[in-house]
Amino acid sequence: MEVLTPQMMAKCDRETIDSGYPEILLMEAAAYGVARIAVEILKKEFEFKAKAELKLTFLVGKGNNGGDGLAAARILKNWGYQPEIIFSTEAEKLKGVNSKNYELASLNQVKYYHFSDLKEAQFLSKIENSDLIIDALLGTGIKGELRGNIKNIINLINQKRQSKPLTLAVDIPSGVIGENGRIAGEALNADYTVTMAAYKRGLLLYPGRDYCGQIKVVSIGIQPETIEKNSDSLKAFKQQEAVRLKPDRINNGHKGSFGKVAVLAGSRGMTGAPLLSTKAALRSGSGLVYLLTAEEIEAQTSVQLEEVVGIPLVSKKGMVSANSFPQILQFSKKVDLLAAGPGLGRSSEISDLMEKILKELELPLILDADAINAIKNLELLKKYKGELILTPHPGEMSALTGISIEEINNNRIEVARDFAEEHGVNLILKGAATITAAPDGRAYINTSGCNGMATAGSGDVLTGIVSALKAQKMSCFEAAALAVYLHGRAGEIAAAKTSNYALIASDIIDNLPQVWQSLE
Ligand SMILES: NC(=O)C1=CN([C@@H]2O[C@H](COP(=O)(O)OP(=O)(O)OC[C@H]3O[C@@H](n4cnc5c(N)ncnc54)[C@H](OP(=O)(O)O)[C@@H]3O)[C@@H](O)[C@H]2O)[C@H](O)CC1
Ligand SMILES: [K+]
Repeated sequence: MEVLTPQMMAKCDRETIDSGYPEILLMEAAAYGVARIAVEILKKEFEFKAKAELKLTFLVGKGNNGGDGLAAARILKNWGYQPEIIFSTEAEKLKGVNSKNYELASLNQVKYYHFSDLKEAQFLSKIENSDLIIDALLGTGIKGELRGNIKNIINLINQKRQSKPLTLAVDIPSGVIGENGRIAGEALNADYTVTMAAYKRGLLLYPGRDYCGQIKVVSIGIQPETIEKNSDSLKAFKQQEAVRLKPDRINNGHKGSFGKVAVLAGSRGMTGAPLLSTKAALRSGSGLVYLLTAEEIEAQTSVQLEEVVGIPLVSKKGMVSANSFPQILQFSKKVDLLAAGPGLGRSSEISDLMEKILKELELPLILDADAINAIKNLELLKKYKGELILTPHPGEMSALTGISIEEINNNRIEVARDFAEEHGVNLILKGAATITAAPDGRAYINTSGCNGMATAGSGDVLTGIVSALKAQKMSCFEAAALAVYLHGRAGEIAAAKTSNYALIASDIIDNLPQVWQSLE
């Protein structure tokens, strides 16, 4: 599913209208989507309350977001509900389709108030007595910090109300900036968001994402071709993509048919990281996983995970030595890919080794953690003879690019895309929300995951999953995006069982089987 900026969305609206499709029909479809989802919510939450007893309050602004709300209020009135509208502005000054929808709502006797005519206590009592608030104050047309009555309304609801009624946001919670998910000073917190035609970036990027609750996309008459044409190949990765992309498994396969993975990882004191990566690869479909690790710790890691084949490498002070390169080169001919980094440690030997690997190997490489920290010359990435997947967190990305962590997090999509395009690599920019970018400009925003996954070893697990998927003959970009999604889902399931506080990286691996089952 495409993810658009407000400008792209406006272009889709404009092209559809210019092609002869009446604007009021687009708005009616948007409103119908809002009304339909409102009814679903009401039926679920207030099973035993009659329609006429339910209190629905629409907060309506003067733009088209307000127009969607006005039309939805009229539709719900026609379905037997008793909605009330609170206008942020003088309703009589609405223009175009919004003015028409005001006329129609008045014709159908929808009750309305102007915010300015209500005393603070009256307004708050209306809010607190509502079973459902429908937020149609501001949509993608927001400019600058909140101001005027809309600011007062949002401020009063956020600061003064005693209890929080259920809230459904129209298109995007008011105050969230559609372009980047930042907050215009304040925003209304929604339990549900009904968004029109496609995701907007602000719904999936933080902090905006925290305000959206459950997001439902409704189609409003804009053709998929129009959306695709005006989008920039940024998509949301969800369960349906996971089901579609999961690698096939043949019934007459043997352990070599499902990919041979080599993981170059571990050092003295860092035996957990390689175990997490290799175990996650085994739990993600790999038939054969080899652990290439410092000879000092190989016996120890092999004892801890029976299914992994341990390959001891020449080491120095507990770390893999640069002199192990001939062994790695030789071994690379036997496997489908090499994943390097987890727990390797930092030293000039590791940097030298990574340089040799990037100069001389040809098989697909997945670089994480210390393998990323070891890259001293970015030119080597572009020159690498095989395919590359890098999985940095913002700290590693900052070290790699010199861009500050803050700037990376404020521009996650652009930073990931630019790096992938410039260096010809597939990139997973970890953190919330994880972005996966391909060298040709395609990118996914991941939709799974939870804050409990910000825990030691979580990245090592991801490396294992990516490796297994790539070794099962997926493209690098799709293997990376699917791995991020599965990792996130396994984390969510683990957190549901243990809590975000108690979640540890091995819980993610333990819940991978349930995620795989959900794809069948
Ligand atoms: N055909 C379509 O375009 C469709 C759009 N849909 C819905 O429309 C909105 C986008 O509508 P738009 O009118 O472009 O913008 P908004 O309704 O979001 O808001 C514009 C008004 O809000 C005022 N505004 C802007 N910024 C602020 C702020 N920071 N604080 C307070 N008020 C603000 C602005 O007022 P001015 O004073 O600047 O004039 C505008 O009047 C989209 O989100 C959809 O919900 C439908 O989906 C159908 C098709
Ligand atoms: K809104």
